[in-house]
Amino acid sequence: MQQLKVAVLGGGSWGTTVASLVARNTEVTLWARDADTVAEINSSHRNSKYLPGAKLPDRLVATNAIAEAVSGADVVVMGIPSQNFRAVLGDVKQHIRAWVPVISLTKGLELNTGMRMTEIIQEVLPGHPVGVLTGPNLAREIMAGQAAAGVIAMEDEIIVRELQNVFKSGLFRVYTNTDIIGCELGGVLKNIIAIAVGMGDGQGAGDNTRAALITRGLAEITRLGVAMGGKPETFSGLAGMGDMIATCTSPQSRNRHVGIELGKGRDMDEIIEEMTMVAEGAKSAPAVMALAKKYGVAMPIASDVSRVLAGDATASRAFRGLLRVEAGAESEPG
Ligand SMILES: NC(=O)C1=CN([C@@H]2O[C@H](COP(=O)(O)OP(=O)(O)OC[C@H]3O[C@@H](n4cnc5c(N)ncnc54)[C@H](OP(=O)(O)O)[C@@H]3O)[C@@H](O)[C@H]2O)C=CC1
Ligand SMILES: O=C(CO)COP(=O)(O)O
Repeated sequence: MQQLKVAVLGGGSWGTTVASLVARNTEVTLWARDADTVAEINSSHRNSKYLPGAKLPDRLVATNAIAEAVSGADVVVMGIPSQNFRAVLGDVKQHIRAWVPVISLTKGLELNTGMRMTEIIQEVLPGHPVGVLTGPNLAREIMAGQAAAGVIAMEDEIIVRELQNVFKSGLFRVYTNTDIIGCELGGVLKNIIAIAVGMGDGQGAGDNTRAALITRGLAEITRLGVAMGGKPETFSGLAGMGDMIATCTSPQSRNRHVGIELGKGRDMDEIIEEMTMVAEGAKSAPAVMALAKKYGVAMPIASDVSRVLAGDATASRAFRGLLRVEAGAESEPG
């Protein structure tokens, strides 16, 4: 592979993990805003705040200076949470070279605009090829060396194949896809269903309940995703069904964790206060409901999760409400 220089922005669990994967293939610089994180990565090859116990590759270099990471980069990878994404992209704009592809790792929507991260990239950096890397990819498992598969989605079939080589490794299988909208929305929307599943698990629901929520949840996120321009088959793939399974069943998922704590009757502010990491579904839920309304798509599970997150319903009431709704044909919402 041609030696590309890659900049990964965001020193959290996923930015650090993806930078570690890229370091196996080519030169990579990780930009983190936190000076202690940068110092620890460069001196001890660890990021103990976000990936405790994990050893990072020796050749992974971190910096506090965004210019140092971005100005010579052939590819920029954004691992910044959705509500801070645009601001960081504004700084990227000062330093990025023309036509450099920008890949989003982020699984959220901008709250006040409802925009996907690749739409924000196109707005802030017009002309740069955009893409997403997504799929069932829990950071800690990948750092522990367990096998996983993801998808890189870009419109251009030649660039996407080149970038597939940047991320893939023996234990991280990367497939290509040209459906950016479907792949990106799969990652965003499954987070809300994972909160719903967590709410059930926190109340002691059984495996049948979890399976029903995952299946009906997949149906509703597919309806919205297709209405917004995604391909139905994308939602049966790694970015849809695959990520739903990982996030809705793993004890590592932050979104499912939020749901479990809500299911136990705890207060949302208290739950978020205790967490050091982001739970994108909790942030993006109002934007998702606004899109469901705009596209006229019924999303009963997401709607109930949204009401609980907003403090307008308790998890136990929402759960009972879901079960009370009259069931129609399996192909219909509800
Ligand atoms: N973790 C995972 O397994 C996966 C996560 N994702 C997605 O990746 C995205 C990032 O998540 P993840 O890494 O897990 O999040 P974490 O909560 O682990 O880390 C968030 C990181 O973002 C940094 N950050 C926040 N705001 C800014 C800002 N304004 N400028 C610079 N840095 C900022 C934080 O820096 P600081 O420490 O200084 O606060 C921190 O390094 C999310 O959208 C998530 O859904 C996707 C696949 C897997
Ligand atoms: O997206 C993820 C796994 O694919 C991570 O999920 P959480 O953000 O819920 O931890």
